[in-house]
Amino acid sequence: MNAHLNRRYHFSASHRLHTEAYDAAKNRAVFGKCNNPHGHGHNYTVQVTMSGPVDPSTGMVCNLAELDAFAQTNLLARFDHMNLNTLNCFANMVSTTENLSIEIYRIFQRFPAAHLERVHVEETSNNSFDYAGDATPTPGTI
Ligand SMILES: Nc1nc2c(c(=O)[nH]1)N=C([C@H](O)[C@H](O)COP(=O)(O)OP(=O)(O)OP(=O)(O)O)CN2
Ligand SMILES: [Zn+2]
Repeated sequence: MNAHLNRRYHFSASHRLHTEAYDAAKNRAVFGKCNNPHGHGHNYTVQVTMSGPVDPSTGMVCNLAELDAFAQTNLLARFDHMNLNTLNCFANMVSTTENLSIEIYRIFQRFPAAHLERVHVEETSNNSFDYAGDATPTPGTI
């Protein structure tokens, strides 16, 4: 019997929307106030949805304590109170929440005890983003 499990995590981080592919004027035109060189911050909320068979012994898809430990090491220790633009994963990628969602998806895909269905990331009370993987991944890109 398969079930879905949702778990929420919170972290704070700063960023600046900017790309080397554009000159200063185009960066300002495209990213507006979010291109301010001083950056700005958000309190992000991440919800991961995991699935799998309900273990008949534990009654669980996976143990939340194991998922939390994984999230602590692989998500929170990496992103909390960081400037996203300084992280390797954003070296060549604009630190939008679309790209952040994809990066977080890649992280939780490696959780061994359950299958990742999707990630949902809230950036502000008005903006939220979902990523559930590509329907037909190109071989060799993951
Ligand atoms: N497609 C995207 N557009 C924008 C993103 C994004 O990740 N993907 N991110 C931003 C910003 O980082 C920005 O800080 C959010 O700005 P804004 O939408 O103006 O913020 P809110 O209106 O929700 O909240 P305020 O704090 O009241 O401005 C921009 N665009
Ligand atoms: Zn922002």
